[in-house]
Amino acid sequence: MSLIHCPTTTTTRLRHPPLSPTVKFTVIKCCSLTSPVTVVNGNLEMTSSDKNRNEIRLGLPSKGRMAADTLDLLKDCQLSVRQLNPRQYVADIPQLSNVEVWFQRPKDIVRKLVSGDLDLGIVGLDTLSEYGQGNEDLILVHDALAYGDCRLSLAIPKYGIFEKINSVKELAQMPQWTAEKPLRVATGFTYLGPKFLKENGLEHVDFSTADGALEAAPAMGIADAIVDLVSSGTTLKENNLKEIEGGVILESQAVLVASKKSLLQRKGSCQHERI
Ligand SMILES: Nc1ncnc2c1ncn2[C@@H]1O[C@H](COP(=O)(O)OP(=O)(O)OP(=O)(O)O)[C@@H](O)[C@H]1O
Ligand SMILES: O=P(O)(O)OC[C@H]1O[C@H](OP(=O)(O)OP(=O)(O)O)[C@H](O)[C@@H]1O
Repeated sequence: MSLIHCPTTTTTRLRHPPLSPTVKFTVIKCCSLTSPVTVVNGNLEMTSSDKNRNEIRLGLPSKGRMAADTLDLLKDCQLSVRQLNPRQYVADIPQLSNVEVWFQRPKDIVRKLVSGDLDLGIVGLDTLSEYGQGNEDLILVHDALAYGDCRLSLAIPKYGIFEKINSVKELAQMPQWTAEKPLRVATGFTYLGPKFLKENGLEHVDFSTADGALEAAPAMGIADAIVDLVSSGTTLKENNLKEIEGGVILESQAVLVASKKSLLQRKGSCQHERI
């Protein structure tokens, strides 16, 4: 997928070892740039609100599960991210003079891609889907960076009235859920969760949200079901919960995403090829 082409470019062709051998990842540096990004004690030679800047801004996870693996991926691509100190949120990549790196929380990377304050970002597909909410300006440049694997799933208790419920269809057909007594679902995914349940015929649903440890909600009597990320399945198992047929909302891994609009304004380009 080609986003923008600079007529005279220098190309660094890279291959990330864990990816399929048929995937190539090409970053093009545009030669028309007049000056590289200068980072002096964290102060850039531009204001953050300058949407006319030439530099390409890449958002990387500042902490959490994705942070270390993202730096490892770039390192495997011979792209070293140079950060003056860990509490400084701006960095550069010496091999890509027109790119500046900004460390942000994954959800803020998506928000800033939407607002045009970042041009490219690496986040989980789950985060992109939740906070991007189908925004057509956000395009997947690479949809499988081969780490951060997990799935967003609906899970219900193994016990009680759910003991014999093994599919979303069966859950939707339970006579218990009425306008007065809806199915109570705890989730941090307040866009994808309701969308999925509505699309699957669950009309009477009441959502609550929390920042973590959602698996406790059914046992605490706060919720009947949860919508949360699952990878090994251990947390569900340890809390007597189960996934059910048709309940996987999204399969996720790390992706490289771009704002089409803001990249088109830049004098650089990023190209991804699949052959
Ligand atoms: N078992 C897992 N649980 C949660 N996230 C996982 C798991 N495996 C991979 N991931 C990926 O890691 C991301 C979570 O990263 P992180 O922990 O930084 O996010 P977060 O806790 O949602 O962020 P924040 O703290 O900003 O709310 C998910 O969005 C997902 O893409
Ligand atoms: O399937 P598993 O391998 O058990 O992983 C899934 C768990 O990991 C995440 O929680 P995290 O560890 O980020 O803690 P949190 O619940 O406080 O967000 C996620 O929200 C699940 O609770």
